[in-house]
Amino acid sequence: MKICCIGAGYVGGPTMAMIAQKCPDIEVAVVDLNEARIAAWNSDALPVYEPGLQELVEQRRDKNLFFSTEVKKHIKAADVIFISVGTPTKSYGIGAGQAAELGYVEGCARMIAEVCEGPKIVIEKSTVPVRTAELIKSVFEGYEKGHLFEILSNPEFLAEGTAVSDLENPDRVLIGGDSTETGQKAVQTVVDIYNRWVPRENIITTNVWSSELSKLVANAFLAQRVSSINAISAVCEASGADVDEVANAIGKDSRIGPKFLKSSVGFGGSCFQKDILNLVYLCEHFGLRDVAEYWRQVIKINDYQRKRFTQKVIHSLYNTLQGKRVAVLGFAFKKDTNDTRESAAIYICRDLLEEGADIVVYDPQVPAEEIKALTSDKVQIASSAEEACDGAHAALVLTEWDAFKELDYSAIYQSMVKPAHIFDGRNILDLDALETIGFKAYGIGKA
Ligand SMILES: NC(=O)c1ccc[n+]([C@@H]2O[C@H](COP(=O)([O-])OP(=O)(O)OC[C@H]3O[C@@H](n4cnc5c(N)ncnc54)[C@H](O)[C@@H]3O)[C@@H](O)[C@H]2O)c1
Ligand SMILES: O=c1ccn([C@@H]2O[C@H](COP(=O)(O)OP(=O)(O)O[C@H]3O[C@H](CO)[C@@H](O)[C@H](O)[C@H]3O)[C@@H](O)[C@H]2O)c(=O)[nH]1
Repeated sequence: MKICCIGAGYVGGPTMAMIAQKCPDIEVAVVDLNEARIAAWNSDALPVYEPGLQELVEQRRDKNLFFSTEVKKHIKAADVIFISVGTPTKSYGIGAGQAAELGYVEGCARMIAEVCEGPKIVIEKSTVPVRTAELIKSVFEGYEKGHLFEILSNPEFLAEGTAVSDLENPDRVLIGGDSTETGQKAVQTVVDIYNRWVPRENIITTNVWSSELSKLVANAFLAQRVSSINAISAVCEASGADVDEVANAIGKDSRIGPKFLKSSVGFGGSCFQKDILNLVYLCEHFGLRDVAEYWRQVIKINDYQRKRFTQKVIHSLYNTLQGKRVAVLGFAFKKDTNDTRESAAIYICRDLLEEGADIVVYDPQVPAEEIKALTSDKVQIASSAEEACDGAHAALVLTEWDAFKELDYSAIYQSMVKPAHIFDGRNILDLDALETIGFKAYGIGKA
């Protein structure tokens, strides 16, 4: 069997590397139009940073895992084609700011229809609005090749920073297909691939629409939990309760559960906001305005949480940041990734720059040019947390990198302007210990 995955991004690369690892008899080609990205996948400096990914790729690369820009050649040769291209929020025209941009998915469908001559299984790996399979089918029918293709939905649930372990040990794999005989045969083919390492009871099969919708709903529920605990963090600050104590107390209830209750500067990443906006747009399209409004609130609270954090920094620094050095520790949207898409740090830095702050950023994985491109050329980049904090009025922890827990905060305090302020936007530091050193220390949801 030959697999081709179109899109060598955060999903396509790691997902296909895992399939290649678990199925050494299957030839897996990951193709992309972006030459630099493919060159990076073929080098020692992969375009995606994930713990364990370099080793995984090196084990299978050029054996049964290939990264290539020869998109058409590999599509033509494959039995199974995954579409794993971006589906960002549309920025123009009808649905701007909400609907998913499906141009890349349509582009893939057209390319598949153009080059394929025999039957193929085409799989939506990208996160798409419900009923996108219909769009793909319609493109195929336009080429009079509709009969050649079975279209399945197999959304990806990996989280960045833990992609390799999520792929190795997924909570579930979801495969949606038509109830026709050929549809069910295609579903079985894909079940058999995952079943090499995922127990059959963890592989769920549904119809295509349920599978497409479940992906959006999973992200909406996860983001909703973060917004819920972040909303409560404001109540904690006003009332003297501690958000980590509240999260622990409610999380012990097995009906609520302990995960995804970490209060923060707000969720980031390429998926949560985009997928909720997509759900909101779908609801409005179906005339379900109240439902749309319900989910929109999850994003509103996230915006509120970021603004609340920035305002706390400004107020604590005597309402002026003009000429004050502010150290930003962490720029990625979460730890253990180099991804900055929709990172809360982008918005916080931009707001602090508006206030006239001199910002110095340190992140262990994000390239300097990227930080500057997302904020301003005026932003300085430090090569260590200590260097960023040297001479600063305030330090802001915006990503929960483990290394930030181990810093020598006494030495850092000595190097900062007094009174030295520290704002822990991830609740990873011991605020009492920092206060003992002499810092004015603030957390999220802490009185
Ligand atoms: N990032 C995640 O953690 C994650 C997790 C689950 C699902 N998803 C979903 O998976 C999809 C991909 O996300 P990503 O983060 O990997 O995106 P990405 O932007 O990192 O990668 C997409 C790649 O597709 C390539 N591409 C676009 N059109 C192409 C074409 N016609 N031919 C060949 N290559 C083409 C682009 O050059 C790009 O390299 C999205 O729908 C996203 O919502 C992402
Ligand atoms: O208790 C929590 C958990 C997460 N976050 C933040 O929420 C964002 C998203 O985190 P996470 O979900 O761990 O990472 P993603 O890579 O965005 O993964 C989400 O989005 C992917 C893309 O759709 C899905 O595949 C995953 O299942 C889903 O978890 C990050 O900014 C986190 O810092 C919190 O603030 N508090």
